[in-house]
Amino acid sequence: MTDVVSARQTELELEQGRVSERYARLDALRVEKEEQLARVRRTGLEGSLQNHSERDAFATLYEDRLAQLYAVDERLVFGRLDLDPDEDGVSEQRYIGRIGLTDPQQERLLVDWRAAEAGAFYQATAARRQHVRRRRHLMLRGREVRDLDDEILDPGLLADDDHISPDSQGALLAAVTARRTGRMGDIVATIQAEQDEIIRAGVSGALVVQGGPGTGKTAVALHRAAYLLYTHRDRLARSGVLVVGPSTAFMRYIERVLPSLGETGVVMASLGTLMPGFQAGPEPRAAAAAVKGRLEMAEVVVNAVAQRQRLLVEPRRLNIDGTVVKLKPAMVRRARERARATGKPHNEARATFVKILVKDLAEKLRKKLEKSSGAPVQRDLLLEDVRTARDVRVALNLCWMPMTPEWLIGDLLSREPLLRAAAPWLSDEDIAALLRPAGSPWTEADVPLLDEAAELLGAVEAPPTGRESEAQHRRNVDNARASLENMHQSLEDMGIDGVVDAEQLAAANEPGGVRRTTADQAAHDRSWTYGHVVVDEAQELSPMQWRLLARRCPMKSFTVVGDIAQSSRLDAAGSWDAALTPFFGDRWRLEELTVNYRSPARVMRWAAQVAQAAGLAVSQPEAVREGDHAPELVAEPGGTLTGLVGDAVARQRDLVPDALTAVIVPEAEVPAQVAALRERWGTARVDRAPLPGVEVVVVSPRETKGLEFDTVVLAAPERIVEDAHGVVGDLYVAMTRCTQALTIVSTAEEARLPAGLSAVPR
Ligand SMILES: Nc1ncnc2c1ncn2[C@@H]1O[C@H](COP(=O)(O)OP(=O)(O)OP(=O)(O)O)[C@@H](O)[C@H]1O
Repeated sequence: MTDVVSARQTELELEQGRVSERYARLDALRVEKEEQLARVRRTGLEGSLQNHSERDAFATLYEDRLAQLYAVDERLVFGRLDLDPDEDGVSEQRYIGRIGLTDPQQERLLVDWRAAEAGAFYQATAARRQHVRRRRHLMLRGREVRDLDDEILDPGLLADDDHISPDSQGALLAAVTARRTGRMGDIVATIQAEQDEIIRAGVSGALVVQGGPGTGKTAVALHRAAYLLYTHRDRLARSGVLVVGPSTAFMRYIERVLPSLGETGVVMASLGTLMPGFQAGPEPRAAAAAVKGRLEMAEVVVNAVAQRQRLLVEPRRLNIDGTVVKLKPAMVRRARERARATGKPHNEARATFVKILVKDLAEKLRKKLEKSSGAPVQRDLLLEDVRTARDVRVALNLCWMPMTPEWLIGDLLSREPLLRAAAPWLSDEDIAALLRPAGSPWTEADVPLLDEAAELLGAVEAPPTGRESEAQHRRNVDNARASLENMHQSLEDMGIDGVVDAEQLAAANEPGGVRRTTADQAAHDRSWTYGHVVVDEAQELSPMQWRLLARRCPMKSFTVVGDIAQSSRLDAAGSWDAALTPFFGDRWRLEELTVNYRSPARVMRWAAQVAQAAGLAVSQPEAVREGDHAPELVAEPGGTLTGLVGDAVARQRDLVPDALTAVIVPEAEVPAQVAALRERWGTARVDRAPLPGVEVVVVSPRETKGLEFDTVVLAAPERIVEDAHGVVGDLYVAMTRCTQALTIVSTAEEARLPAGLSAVPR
């Protein structure tokens, strides 16, 4: 064995010992928490805690902690910093990992990657060492240390350790070339300095991160969410963090990243699920999406609600228990004015409207009855009769109908006269784009309209007023605090170190308190206001979607990541300024990511060439590697697309064994391609999503947004552009999804191919 090899082996063995020690501590903590959880459960059953909710609140705490301890198992430890000696000549070796760990004597074993003491692991450079002499990456498989990768920042160390190179990028290259699984992984071990700066940036205002494809925007946004939850735990644990992405497929792709970073309490929503209880799909009609996305739609919804607060044209005769009373237009007008003056949402203001008219009608009825009977009648005794009389209910509903958002918007979008009355300024073309048959499924573009309507309508059954429920909540918190104080001693005696606060306990006791965590409560409450919102693929958002999100976080604490050039919207904003200023004013700042970690440089040159030929202004990030496989174009006019795709997949699978391959085809082509590929490769290996065992995934260009694969076969690029009404964004996105190899196939004549595609860079 050479000296270099044996020195390395010794280092590996040393690290294995230290890593095992940290895993042992993790295991011990798990056992400890399991025992505490079991004790809490037993205690609750025996009845010594106040009630089941209290027990549940503690149990939730331990379950969350346990879930965290189990989630961080994979690559628990990934880094080591060797620091300059202190005054006593002692050089600290600081281990960096997914969570912080101390031994039973409170000696630090592992520093949480988000802690300030871990910052240098990501930020130190030879020029700005920050007291770091060596940065070591530990590469683990399971609990075994497989490799290590050193970067020496202090040249003095090089003389001692000649088995390492000063600027090793091994860990990063291993990460970016690793086979993809169809699920995004975390990058915690290899976050780069420009990414780290964004992750650790302050929480206030909106931070916008622009970056070309593969620059790590999604990764950075998710790590930032984890960082903010760690750093501002007090505030954000209570108010919650919302992560928004473009589609359900995308949310599935990223859903494991935060749990792997030890964060389970984040609400994840796609544009179609932003309103609790709705699962809306994509809007199939681009023109409809464009009109529904305009800010003026808020005004349309306001008008649609106002339309349902109707006046009478002429008096209406109402039969109340055999006596006819007249409801006059002036009475309705007065009641409407007073109800509107309450400033409450439609359904809640309706109570005022009804109360006034019932009283007025009862007064009229009283006079009539007195006149006919000659005896005095008490008005208050008539109120119930008036309220429940069928004629009265019909008349009042006609004037001021209680409505749900679904009913209002469904009706508005399917009845032309209503729509024209609510939006008299819209062109015939816009009206045609909006109209659709009654009962059509909801789309993502409808969600902001529904949300706007929910805001204006309020609950159909008026809930207690804000002040009442607030006061009740305060009383609950006080009670909870008192019971916690009583409990404190007995918990300590039991060796339970939990910190359930009074708010948590009160929430568990309140109606709907079955929702145990902040995230759980927030996910089910449309009017929840979050402490921070992360928006991914933000270039896809319409002004109405921005308006909805701004409502979800009035503090306007946002992380917004995206790439303006990747938008598929017909009405894309064109700049962050245009997209964001209406909602954030000047309270947003722009950062840029400049390095592409996903695709080979030669693939990126091709994609940029196509985008630029279509006049799209694209960021051109520098790719970390040139790539091993030249991209290829197979154009065979008159050939069959399924044949060309099948052959291309076969070639790629020879080239890159064990690859996860995407076949990206125009939407209409998907079923035929799935069928043909299944015939060739077997049903289990080909599917629409990267399910376990699937090696070839067939997707439309829109569905690939944000995702990535080892190799990509992209079919019929000319039709992809046509389908997007000439916008080249979807094709650009599709061309930038591979980590290894890209093949484009087409059966079109060369003249029909998108500009810039034929000259394939070598
Ligand atoms: N510092 C890093 N270390 C290792 N891998 C990284 C790093 N940064 C990004 N990556 C990887 O690069 C790939 C692209 O990252 P990500 O999906 O976050 O990029 P993106 O900018 O959101 O891309 P797009 O806009 O094209 O969807 C992912 O596989 C991610 O894990």
